[in-house]
Amino acid sequence: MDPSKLPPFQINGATKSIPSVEMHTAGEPTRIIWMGFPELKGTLLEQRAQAKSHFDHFRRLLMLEPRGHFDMYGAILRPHTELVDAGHADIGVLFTHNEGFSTMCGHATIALGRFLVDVVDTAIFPRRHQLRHDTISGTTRLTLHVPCGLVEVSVPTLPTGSSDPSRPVSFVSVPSFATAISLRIPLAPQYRWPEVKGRDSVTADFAYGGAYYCMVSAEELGFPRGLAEIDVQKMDHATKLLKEAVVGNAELEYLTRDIITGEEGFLYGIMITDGRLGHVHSSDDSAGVHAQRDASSEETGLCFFANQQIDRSPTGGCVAARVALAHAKGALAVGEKRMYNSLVSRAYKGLSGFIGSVAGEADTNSKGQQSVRVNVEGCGYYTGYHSFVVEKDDGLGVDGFSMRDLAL
Ligand SMILES: O=C(O)[C@H]1NCC[C@@H]1O
Repeated sequence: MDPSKLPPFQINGATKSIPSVEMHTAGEPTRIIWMGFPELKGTLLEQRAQAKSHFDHFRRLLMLEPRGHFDMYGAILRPHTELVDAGHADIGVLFTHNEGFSTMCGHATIALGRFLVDVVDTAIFPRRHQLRHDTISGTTRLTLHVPCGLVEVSVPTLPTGSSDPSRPVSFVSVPSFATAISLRIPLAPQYRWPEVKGRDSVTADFAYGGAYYCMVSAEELGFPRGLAEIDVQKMDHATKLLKEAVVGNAELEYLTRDIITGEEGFLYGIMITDGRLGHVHSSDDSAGVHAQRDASSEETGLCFFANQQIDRSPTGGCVAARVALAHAKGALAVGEKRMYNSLVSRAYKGLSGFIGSVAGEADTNSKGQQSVRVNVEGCGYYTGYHSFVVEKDDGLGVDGFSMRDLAL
């Protein structure tokens, strides 16, 4: 079935039909959109700015209820960007979530890698036939233009030309770097959550992997049992306040001004870490065990990003940030692999976390920070395809809502 066709029932006055392919990477969804989004022009960052300023209702339509949910994630393909047209990338993409348009997304890059190898329609992917296939390693390489730069993706491919779901996709990140190690974040009284028990500061690390992240241990947040015992609401509250404390502190502006877009207050996510937890698996695990054998250490994390969305995956962009951070601390040598689990990848046998390693040193960036490129690998799977419609008489119109925002 062609998902761009309307379904076999009558929709009176349906004004839109937007096809999507749905995938998940370690449980985190990617809704891939290639048509039906309003026309966007110019460079990729200009397209992102237009999407934000003029077409945010389309994002809400595709991400929020009733067609999506609070924790939905999307990728909007952009066949023409300045770097695609100059031959430096195969295709562009905008990433989107419950709050806006992000600059980097690892889990969606992994899912997209497979989709872009499998898609045969050149109207969707005009440069599909130019992808580089290596028969010896059985992989296809492609370059994605994402808002934070160029990301090299390597997709395991079967002799038939389709992507191979039994092997992980990998990507090499944009230059990634630690921005602050063991930094004391002052907590004014309005930013203190109950578990911090009146303390006036917490200590956290900060790093960039295509977007800025804060890494803080569960214990430091006031949860002594770490991520072995999760209270999502309390951790949500704690990370929300911590983010506000960072973004609201003018002295910490250097941690949140985006290096590419110049946006201020852009702390994309807070990663709660727990180095004591590994992967729960049994001897018949497939992907999980293969990946784990390769890694010499592992960590579990719970990431709140955008508008307190919870990442089901280990957060690929944050893996790049965490690897850069570990390398800067002298805790991860070049090429040494570390397994990063999410709560989902840790809990479900057969699912693999993401493996991160330093692929090589990158040039010092414009802020003088020593950067590395990080190799991140993980597995993405198809869950279906869909065609969204909006009826002319639907009072919600081209929009979506978040129950959580209405109720707060
Ligand atoms: O894998 C990642 O990088 C992401 N997943 C959702 C939040 C981040 O964009």
